[in-house]
Amino acid sequence: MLVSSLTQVEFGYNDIPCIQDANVEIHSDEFVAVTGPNGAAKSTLLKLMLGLIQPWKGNVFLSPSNKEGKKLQVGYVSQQISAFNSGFPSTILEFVRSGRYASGSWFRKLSKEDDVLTEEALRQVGMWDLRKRKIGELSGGQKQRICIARALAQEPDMLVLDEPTTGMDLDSRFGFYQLMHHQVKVHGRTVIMVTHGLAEVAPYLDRIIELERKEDGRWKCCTTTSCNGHFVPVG
Ligand SMILES: Nc1ncnc2c1ncn2[C@@H]1O[C@H](COP(=O)(O)OP(=O)(O)OP(=O)(O)O)[C@@H](O)[C@H]1O
Repeated sequence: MLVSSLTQVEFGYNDIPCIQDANVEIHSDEFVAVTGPNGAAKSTLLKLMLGLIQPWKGNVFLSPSNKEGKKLQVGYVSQQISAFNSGFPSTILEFVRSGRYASGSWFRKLSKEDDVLTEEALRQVGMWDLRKRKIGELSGGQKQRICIARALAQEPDMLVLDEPTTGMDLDSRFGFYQLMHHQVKVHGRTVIMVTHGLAEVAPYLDRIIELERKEDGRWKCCTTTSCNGHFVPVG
């Protein structure tokens, strides 16, 4: 099932284009990485896919429904963890539990089932034992993990992750790649993540979207497939 697509998309900031010829399709049950150098517009590509910014030209599609015909749930982890400064008032548990409001009415009372899903998400990222700690007291890698937990607690059909392993140690990163692979292959979710650590994550991926510089200095999308960790260009 097609979950998201960009067709002939062009976009830029302050009248300066930064992305051109973006033709991307994301299907359900795929683990896809977006890669490219700093400033290549990887974060911008994700924001376009999510409809957070509008393209100058071209079409953006985000499926309104999932495979079961229900409203598509999207969990997004942006790069903005710096917003959690030392004064951030919530505990880890409160923060991750609040993600449950996204999968239902924002005005409902959370139930036992919401508590179970919150605990499961926190255990999956290894943060359950620290659940009573204030977010502002956490390290960068720990903040990253609780943002992932909050997205997982939403039971998303699609997880959109912008450099989610920033600040994580090696073991945590590999644990995270396995967790995401499991989410795709066992739970039928779609995962798209921006990464600079392609060599590490490649064995877990279905596909890679690479942003490359064109001769005129702008950026274009170039999709490649991954096959047992070896990258095979397809276009
Ligand atoms: N809000 C903004 N206003 C103006 N220019 C922006 C804005 N956000 C991004 N840009 C510019 O757009 C280009 C793409 O930025 P983007 O953050 O998408 O790149 P990226 O590939 O995700 O980079 P990185 O690997 O460093 O995170 C860069 O040249 C950046 O300076």
